[in-house]
Amino acid sequence: MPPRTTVVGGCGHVGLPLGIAFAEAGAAVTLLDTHAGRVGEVNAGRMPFLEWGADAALARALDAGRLTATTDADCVSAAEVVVVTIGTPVDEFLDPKVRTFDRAMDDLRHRLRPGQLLVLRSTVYPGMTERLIARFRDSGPAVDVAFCPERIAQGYALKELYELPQIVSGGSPAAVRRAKDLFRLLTPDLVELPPREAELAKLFANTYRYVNFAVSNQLYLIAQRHGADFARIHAAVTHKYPRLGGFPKAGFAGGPCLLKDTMQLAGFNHNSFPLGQAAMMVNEGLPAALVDFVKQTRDLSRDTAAILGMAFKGNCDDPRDSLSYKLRKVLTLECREVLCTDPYVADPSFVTADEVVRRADVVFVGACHAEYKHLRFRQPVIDVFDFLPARPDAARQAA
Ligand SMILES: NC(=O)c1ccc[n+]([C@@H]2O[C@H](COP(=O)([O-])OP(=O)(O)OC[C@H]3O[C@@H](n4cnc5c(N)ncnc54)[C@H](O)[C@@H]3O)[C@@H](O)[C@H]2O)c1
Ligand SMILES: CC(=O)N[C@H]1[C@@H](OP(=O)(O)OP(=O)(O)OC[C@H]2O[C@@H](n3ccc(=O)[nH]c3=O)[C@H](O)[C@@H]2O)O[C@H](CO)[C@@H](O)[C@@H]1O
Repeated sequence: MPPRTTVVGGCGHVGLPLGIAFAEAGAAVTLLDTHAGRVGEVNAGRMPFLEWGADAALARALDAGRLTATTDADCVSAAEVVVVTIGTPVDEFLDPKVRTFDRAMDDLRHRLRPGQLLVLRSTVYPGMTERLIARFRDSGPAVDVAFCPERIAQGYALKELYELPQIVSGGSPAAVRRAKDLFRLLTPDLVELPPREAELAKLFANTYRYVNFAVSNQLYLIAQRHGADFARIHAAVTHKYPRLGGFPKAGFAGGPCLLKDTMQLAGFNHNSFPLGQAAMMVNEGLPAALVDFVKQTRDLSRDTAAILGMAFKGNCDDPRDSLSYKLRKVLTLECREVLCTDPYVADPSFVTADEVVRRADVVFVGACHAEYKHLRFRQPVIDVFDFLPARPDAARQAA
């Protein structure tokens, strides 16, 4: 019988798809969240953000009476399993906000009952799981503590939760066994690690990806500086060549996870992570580097510039830590006017894509939304992603 489960942070990007997936597998799920607006939306059957396939799955779970959302923390004590998916941000110095996490765990501790399974699903600073285990051992209650990191890519959670192997770790054999039983509801493919290694596994995966993007972005800038077309070189060297698997295209590497997790790893290693820190400089510097490049051949001061896509990646409605906003800041300092557009991000100051096509003197691609593929531009388009169809007039690269 699937366990009665409370997901803390349950209306977020991780908690909500996970809660839906557990409900689809037959568990009775309560989503606890401090965000009353999101709780109301979920109970009304509306997804608060884009997740492919989630609207129908949410409706099914609600109709079956297996899912409900609440702001009332009393639901914690009624559960057999409590899964934590709250945000674990870094501060302005890129250090983890440990005290915010501790406070949330302290609030929770007072509501937990002996015998429950507590699963940390948020991405945590290495050592947090063992710290939590020690705290429960010293001052109770006697709960089993597990850490099972979330690895979905936002937008595709309800596919990937069933396809990705689950990494499982815990403070005792019972915690591991119970966590495995829980995630077997989604997949038989389970990988066990000690807690510290499971925490590092999550950070290593995101860091590896972030550094890879930086490699491509640095090579893009080198190519551009020397008048070469990175996308053409990339296509040529990856064509039927077996040893460059995973060589990504260039692009904005933003979002709430990759940079944050790379910096958590740096913080954990006493801020000694030259490769990760270099990757941050390349990836975060890309918007300004693009603008500098355009300025070599064009006086932007009288121009209306436009950014096509403000979300942190294509076909996504999440603007968190999107590099399009960094680009907007740089362009605001350089240009007469900056137009921003995004079909998924609601902002009254944004204009339509048609207005961008009509009014902009120069256009920057910020996020690769499928909607943009059909647009035709007469003005120069700076498309670091090599996303838009190539144009015979080749105004794609430069002004
Ligand atoms: N977004 C992703 O794709 C993704 C993927 C893997 C891992 N992660 C990790 O998962 C964690 C959550 O990320 P997210 O993107 O879902 O964040 P989010 O901001 O979308 O969701 C967090 C939710 O927790 C709620 N919340 C915060 N404090 C709370 C508390 N004390 N009690 C109850 N609810 C509370 C918030 O209101 C919010 O709805 C982070 O550690 C993140 O690094 C995220
Ligand atoms: C595939 C991957 O490892 N994604 C991780 C990432 O997902 P996340 O949801 O952040 O999404 P992606 O990894 O797809 O994209 C992150 C950023 O990288 C950029 N980008 C993406 C692909 C590309 O080839 N080039 C490029 O520059 C995107 O535009 C975006 O700005 O953080 C999550 C939160 O911890 C992890 O659970 C996911 O496992």
